[in-house]
Amino acid sequence: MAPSTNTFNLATASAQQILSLANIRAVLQRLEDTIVFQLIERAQFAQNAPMYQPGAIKELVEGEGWQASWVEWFLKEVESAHARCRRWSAPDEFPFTDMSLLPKPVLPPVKYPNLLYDHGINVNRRIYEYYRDHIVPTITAKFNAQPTTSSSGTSSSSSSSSQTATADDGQYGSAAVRDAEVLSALSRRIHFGMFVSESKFRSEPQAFLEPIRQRDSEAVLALITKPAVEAALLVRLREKARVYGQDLDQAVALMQQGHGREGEDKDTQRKIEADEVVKIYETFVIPLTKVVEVDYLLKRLEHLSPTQLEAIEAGKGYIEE
Ligand SMILES: O=C(O)C(=O)C[C@]1(C(=O)O)C=C[C@@H](O)C=C1
Repeated sequence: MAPSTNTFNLATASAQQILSLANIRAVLQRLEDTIVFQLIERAQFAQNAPMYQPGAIKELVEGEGWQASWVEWFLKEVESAHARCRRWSAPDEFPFTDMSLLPKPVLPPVKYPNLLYDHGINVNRRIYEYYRDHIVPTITAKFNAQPTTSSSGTSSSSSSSSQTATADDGQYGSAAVRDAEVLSALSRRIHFGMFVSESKFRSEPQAFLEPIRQRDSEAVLALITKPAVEAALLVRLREKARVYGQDLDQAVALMQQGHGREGEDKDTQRKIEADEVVKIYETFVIPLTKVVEVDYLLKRLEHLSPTQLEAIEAGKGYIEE
C-alpha cells in the first residue's frame, strides 16, 4: 500500500517527497489535530503556577540540586529517555533541554537525507516562555474562582470539601505530562517551518537572491507569506477546536431535547474555547513559524556551492548536488 502523504518518514522518503509543499502542509495540518487534542488534555488541570517557578519545588532543589522549574526538570527527564532512543538526531525534533545535559543515544545514528543545511536554529526557549506565560494561563482560566467540591495533591488550596478552586489543583505530575506533550507538538510544528522554507527556496531560488543578499528580512518574510493558506488554516482550526472541544454527551442530550445544533456551543460545557485556540495560532504559532522560516533563509546562500549559485543567477533554478 502506498504510504499516506501526511505520514512520510524522514529517514526513508525521497528528498522530493519530503520537500513537496503539499506533503509538508499535510504534516502541519495533522499537527493541528495533535495540538488541539493536547491543549484539551492540559486544560483539564489548573494553571499550577509553582510548576513553572524556578526553585519552587524544594524536593528538586534539595534532593536533585535542580534550580530551574518543575516542568523544566520533567522535560529533562523525558528528553533524556528520548535522547537514548536518538530522537534528537532527527531533523524535525528539538529538545527543550540543553543537549549538554542529555545522554548519548544507545543506537548508532540514523542516516537522514541531507535536506536542511546545518542551521543551529532552536526557538524552544521562546516556545516555552510563551506557553508558560500566555497559553497555560489562558486555557486554564476557567479554574480561577469556580466552586468545586474536592481537591487533591499538595496544592495551596484549602482542604475543605466545598470551596472556591484556586488556580492550583496540585496535579503537578499529570499537568507536567501534558505540558511536555503540548510543548513537543508546538516545537515540531514551528521548526517544520525550515522544511517549508527549504521547499520554497528550491522552487524559486532566484526570487530570494537579492532579499537574502541585502539581509532584507521584511522582503524574505513577504516572499514566504501566503495569506490565503493562513486564512484557510484558521477556519479549519476553529472548526476542529469547536468540534473536539465540546462535550458530546451534553451536546447530544441537548439535541435530543430539540435544541438543535445551535445549542451545542452555547449551552454545553466546553473543554477548550475555539477562539483561544485560533488566537494561539494567529498570534504565536504562525508568526513564530515565519520567524524560523526567515532565519533559516537568511543564511541559505552561504550553503550553496559556486556551481549552484551560478545556476540560480543564470535563471536555471536549484540544482541538487
Ligand atoms: O504553508 C506555508 O506556506 C507556510 O509557510 C506555513 C504557514 C504556517 O505557519 O501555517 C506560514 C506562513 C504562510 O503565510 C502560510 C502558512
